[in-house]
Amino acid sequence: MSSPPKTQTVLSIQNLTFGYTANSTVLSIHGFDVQAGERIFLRGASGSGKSTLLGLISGILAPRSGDLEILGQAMQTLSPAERDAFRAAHLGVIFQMFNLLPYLPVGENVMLPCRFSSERARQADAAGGEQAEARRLLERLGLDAKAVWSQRAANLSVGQQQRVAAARALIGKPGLILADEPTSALDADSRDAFITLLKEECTASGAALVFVSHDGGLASQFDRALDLSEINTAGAKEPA
Ligand SMILES: Nc1ncnc2c1ncn2[C@@H]1O[C@H](COP(=O)(O)OP(=O)(O)OP(=O)(O)O)[C@@H](O)[C@H]1O
Repeated sequence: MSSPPKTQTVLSIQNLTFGYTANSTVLSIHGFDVQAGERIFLRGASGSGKSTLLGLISGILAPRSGDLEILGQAMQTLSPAERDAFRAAHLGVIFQMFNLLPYLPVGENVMLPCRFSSERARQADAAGGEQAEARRLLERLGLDAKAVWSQRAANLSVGQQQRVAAARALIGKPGLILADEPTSALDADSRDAFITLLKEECTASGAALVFVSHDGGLASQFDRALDLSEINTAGAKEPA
């Protein structure tokens, strides 16, 4: 589980369908691949299924049919516990909500993936140690690591929490970073700086990045940009 098969394709989706109810389909994706190190911008109208797709990739949701492979590992062949372990080892997620453990100090939040995955812990150790790497990432993402380290996550502003979530996603060099509207609480200048830093850290660690936003103006900052409607042939909305 800790060392995935060697492959350049980080994410591969084939003939995937998903619906929240038996007689509706939110996503129907014939094919979608992400290569190692690629930085992808995925846009789409509100309600088009972007968060649903990230939920499927991260294993929070299960496809109705089709294949979803991460780093060559077919997700549908794993038990729920194996899927959790795989996700902890190989995915970093920056989601809009339910991101940080609010009562845990910032430093503990950032190092959390190393508690759940020996692979992430090993990678962080190799980068100088969990604490040093957590502090470095916090500083890189524009926070005063010393000032925020022991604060409860809930005491930070939403914009600061998004930076902490990014540091947590990046620690231990997971192969794929999923970001769902991670800059929604930032002003335009901070947003562009955050995206630049996130991309630089992904490049440094070799991670692929799938960055989801409804703000198409950000597209030019990425290697590849696509609208969900280009790969999703299902109707955008659930029937009422
Ligand atoms: N838990 C759920 N149960 C039933 N339907 C849901 C659920 N979550 C989302 N949906 C529906 O699935 C469709 C896709 O929603 P989703 O949240 O993936 O869109 P989105 O593109 O991420 O939207 P936004 O940009 O507003 O966050 C919508 O029609 C939504 O109403």
